[in-house]
Amino acid sequence: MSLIEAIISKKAGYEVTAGETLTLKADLAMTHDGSTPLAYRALKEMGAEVKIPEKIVICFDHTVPPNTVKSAEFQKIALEFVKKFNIKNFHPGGEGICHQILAENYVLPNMFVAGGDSHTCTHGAFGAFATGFGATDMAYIYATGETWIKVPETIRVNIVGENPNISPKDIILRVCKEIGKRAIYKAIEFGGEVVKKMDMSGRLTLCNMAIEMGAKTGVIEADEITFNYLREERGLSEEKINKLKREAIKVEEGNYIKEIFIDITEMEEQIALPHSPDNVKPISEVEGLEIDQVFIGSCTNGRIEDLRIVAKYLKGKKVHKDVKLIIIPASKKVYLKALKEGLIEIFIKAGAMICPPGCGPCLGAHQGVLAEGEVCLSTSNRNFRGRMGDPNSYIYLCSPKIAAISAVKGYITNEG
Ligand SMILES: CC(C)[C@H](C(=O)O)[C@@H](O)C(=O)O
Ligand code: SF4
Repeated sequence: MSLIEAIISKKAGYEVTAGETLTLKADLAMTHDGSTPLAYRALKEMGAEVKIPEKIVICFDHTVPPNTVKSAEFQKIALEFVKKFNIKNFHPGGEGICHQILAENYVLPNMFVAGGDSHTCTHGAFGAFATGFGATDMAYIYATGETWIKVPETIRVNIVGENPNISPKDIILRVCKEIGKRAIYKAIEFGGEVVKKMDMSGRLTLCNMAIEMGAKTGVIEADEITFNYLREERGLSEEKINKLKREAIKVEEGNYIKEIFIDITEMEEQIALPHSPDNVKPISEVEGLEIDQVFIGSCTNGRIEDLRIVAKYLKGKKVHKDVKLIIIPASKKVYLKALKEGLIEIFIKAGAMICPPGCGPCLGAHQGVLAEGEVCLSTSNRNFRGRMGDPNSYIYLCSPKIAAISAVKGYITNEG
């Protein structure tokens, strides 16, 4: 049995196998400022009411504050939904990216997390089954509390070796290169000695990009690192932690359709070139490429751990005069920590622009869109053609360290 089969079996109350279809009750259901109005409209069309208000989480994050009349209207409609159905777990603009908010406040091991956003797979980092749905499916979940799913087959990815230069983002880019788009409807289970030692922030980065390989989700076994996070960051009581520990799933002999080993010992930092996250090369092959913009943030790499690394490389330095550097903390909590630790001051002194917690320029709506021919180095997860602006602009994906060093130099480099 794979980890995802075991998690779904526990939820279903009987032993499931990859390929079978069943109905599952959602423990959490999330939509944001983009998907809530669409789910609301579908709900109205179905003539249905919300059945599970206490399980719903609504976050405004994609365009905050609203940048067009249309996005303002969308948020007005979403707010109407929140009020009408008395949604208590509402996070208005400025509180952060939906996935960061879910990680900071709601997700627990063994949950089934349904989200109206493709990067809901991020929460597999907690040992949960978390996946994205379209707005109509989300409306059905809001109306009934459940949905159908097909149990995914599993690709196991083992990360081994040791290398202080390599971050979780380099690892996941390397995995994207290896798997390409061949994980459609599969679960990618991450393990091996490197993942065993990795903090929750890194694990969230890994699972976040499972969708870029077409996967239904990413997943990592809940362990002491997970429980420590829940204790220290989330303030869960010892009683609750002990209950979760008793219920924790350990898989000895996995049922995998494919197993991959990646040794990071000799690995270079990785960069995804335009226009696909699996078009990945070692940094030495793109070193020296001039850049116009650097974006540090997103649900992939906007956490405090990421910002601390960025500050290490920006401290006392100045952003290159031809480069626009945009830094966006993934949540209000991250922002406040960064302020307290003096990171924001370092960023501003270096010449960065700080935008309010949210998705920012990640999907090309605002706060740093690209002109024709411009090159952006980004810590986000997608570099599709035209995603951040003009169809003839170019997005390169990298780790927070490479983004910071390159912003100072004005070209892609790991030397700074
Ligand atoms: C706008 C939203 C529905 C979309 C998604 O589902 O992923 C966005 O978050 C993205 O990253 O492209
Ligand atoms: S930060 Fe980017 S990838 Fe993440 S949810 Fe927002 S738009 Fe999507």
